Amino acid sequence: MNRVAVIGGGAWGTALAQVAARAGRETILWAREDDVVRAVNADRQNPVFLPDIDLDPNIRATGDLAELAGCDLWLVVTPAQHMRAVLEQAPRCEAPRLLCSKGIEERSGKLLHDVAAEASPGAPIAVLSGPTFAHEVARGMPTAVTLAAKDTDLAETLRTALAQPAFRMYVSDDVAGAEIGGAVKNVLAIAGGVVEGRALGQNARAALIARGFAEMTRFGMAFGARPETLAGLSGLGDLVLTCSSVSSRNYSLGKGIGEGQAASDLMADRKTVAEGAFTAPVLARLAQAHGITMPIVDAVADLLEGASVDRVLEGLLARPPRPEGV
Ligand SMILES: NC(=O)c1ccc[n+]([C@@H]2O[C@H](COP(=O)([O-])OP(=O)(O)OC[C@H]3O[C@@H](n4cnc5c(N)ncnc54)[C@H](O)[C@@H]3O)[C@@H](O)[C@H]2O)c1
Ligand SMILES: O=P(O)(O)OC[C@H](O)CO
Repeated sequence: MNRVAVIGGGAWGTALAQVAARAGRETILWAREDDVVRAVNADRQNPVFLPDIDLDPNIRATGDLAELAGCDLWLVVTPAQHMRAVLEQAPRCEAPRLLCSKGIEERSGKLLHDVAAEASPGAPIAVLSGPTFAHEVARGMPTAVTLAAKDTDLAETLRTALAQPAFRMYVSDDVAGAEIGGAVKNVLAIAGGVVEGRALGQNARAALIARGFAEMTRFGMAFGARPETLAGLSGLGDLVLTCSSVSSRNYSLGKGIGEGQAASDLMADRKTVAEGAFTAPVLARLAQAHGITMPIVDAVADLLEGASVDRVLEGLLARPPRPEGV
């Protein structure tokens, strides 16, 4: 695991390149934007996606996917909706793919480990997820994540290659659980932002986190996740983080909606990705198809389509009472 490729020069790909470089790995960061490649190599900075952070000299950027062919490990950090296309353009090789993106592919309804398996035949797949604001990880602030692979030896090998005291990695074999937590929390974080933007109060925020977690658990259990994974770093941990801070792009999108701005205006011309906006419609569709009740997710999907905040809120508050258990 000496040569590590990071695919995606956004905030999270750049922060993970820092992690790999600090772990002593020769690190190649593939970025789509020429100005990112230039700035990383010339100035040791990524002013476009992760400003004001000095990057490790062991990171070299490239815009050429062919250069990743000789790497021992690929960290895949593209937005979820572009993962398939980027992996299909990348050279064929059997280096393990550690998927670090969060989402569900909109057109297929597939989790990302299924997308990656189809796009990179023969390559072992693992997933990294958890409460991780990129700017904190890049600065070396203490962070803990879930690293999941069906092959537990692979998970241990990847942990050994990347872990460090301030980047703790807890291994698991629950790949679907780690992915579902990260994908669903992005949608719920939008709802968290709406609570803030509409000044609905701290009680409402706590209710949203608890009832949102019930939705995550219902969906996760139906799709093969284990409850302890959902209650861990990649599920509840990340839900709490992103429902509490404007550092979350999903939360800030929701905050804008709660303040009365149109979702379509907020989404237009965005350079950074708010994955929950792409996951919400497909998650709502999957839940409906499987008879899983997810009223908060449905509400977020409606808001993104332009429904009024007051009407959506009224609908949620008028739901008939039910027993608390999930
Ligand atoms: N930023 C974080 O703190 C953080 C933490 C954990 C996980 N993630 C996840 O990592 C993934 C990447 O997010 P990010 O924060 O690094 O991105 P970002 O918002 O910082 O940057 C946007 C990224 O999208 C890429 N992009 C835009 N159009 C594209 C296209 N057509 N094809 C391929 N790539 C395209 C850009 O090159 C850039 O890398 C997301 O799934 C996100 O949920 C982010
Ligand atoms: O900024 P967000 O909302 O994409 O959240 C970033 C990470 O997923 C937090 O774990």
